[in-house]
Amino acid sequence: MTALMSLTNVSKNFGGLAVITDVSFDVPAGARMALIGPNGAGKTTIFNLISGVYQPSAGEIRLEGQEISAIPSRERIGLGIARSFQNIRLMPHLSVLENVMLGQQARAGNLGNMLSPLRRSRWRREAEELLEQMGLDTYPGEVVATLPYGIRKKIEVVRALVAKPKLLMLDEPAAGLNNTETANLKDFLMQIAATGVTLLVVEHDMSLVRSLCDHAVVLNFGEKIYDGPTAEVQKDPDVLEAYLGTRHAGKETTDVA
Ligand SMILES: Nc1ncnc2c1ncn2[C@@H]1O[C@H](COP(=O)(O)OP(=O)(O)OP(=O)(O)O)[C@@H](O)[C@H]1O
Repeated sequence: MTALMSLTNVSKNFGGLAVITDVSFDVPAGARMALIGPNGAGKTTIFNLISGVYQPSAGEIRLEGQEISAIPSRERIGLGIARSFQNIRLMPHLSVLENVMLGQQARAGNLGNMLSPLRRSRWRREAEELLEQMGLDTYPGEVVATLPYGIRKKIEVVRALVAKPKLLMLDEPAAGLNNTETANLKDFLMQIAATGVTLLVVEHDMSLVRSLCDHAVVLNFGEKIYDGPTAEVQKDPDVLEAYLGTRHAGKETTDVA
């Protein structure tokens, strides 16, 4: 597979603090990739570097071979990079449809476009179609605050999806969900991946990581310590040490993340 996204020798410092150190990895087109690691390992910082919230202190970030480090965050959405956040940032008092349409407005980023009735009716139709396609067609008019948490998490994903991304980055999509909701979310994300969208997922729920993702990159203290199949990650001595603090090679069932 060719790399959709690649990070090459990326570092990020905040003042004198090195948060990401010389990290390189590829996200192949069509992959379902997990980015995991203990708390504070630098996962969200990597997301912020890819989405353009931060500039790298060193190294290159490429999308389909194009260096994007200098491209502003808003323009990266247009290039095909979208993300949903760890904490739901839906507008609770608005309807499902209105929330999804806010995603379209954010993407357009131009007041003239937002106010055009023709544009709004096209957005409305596209948002309705997407909600229907993703199995959320029973909810478009409902106010988000009244919906179950599992549904709200899906709406957050759909709102990112409306930008028609090539790469969809999800930050802890299963946080706060019970087992049934998590299994449901996994099917939902598999459905999205089946349409050709590449997934990069930060997630602490290892059963979701194992069932959803084919590949994992593991960070520890801002450095990459594993880059390989998800099926092997929990057997890796460096990964076990990062999570448990001591060498645990051989204890293959230990849960990480
Ligand atoms: N803007 C910032 N200024 C200074 N330090 C920062 C900044 N952003 C993140 N950090 C530090 O960088 C380190 C990595 O943080 P980051 O949020 O990327 O980790 P994480 O792996 O996403 O953690 P978690 O799993 O707890 O969400 C932490 O020590 C954090 O305090």
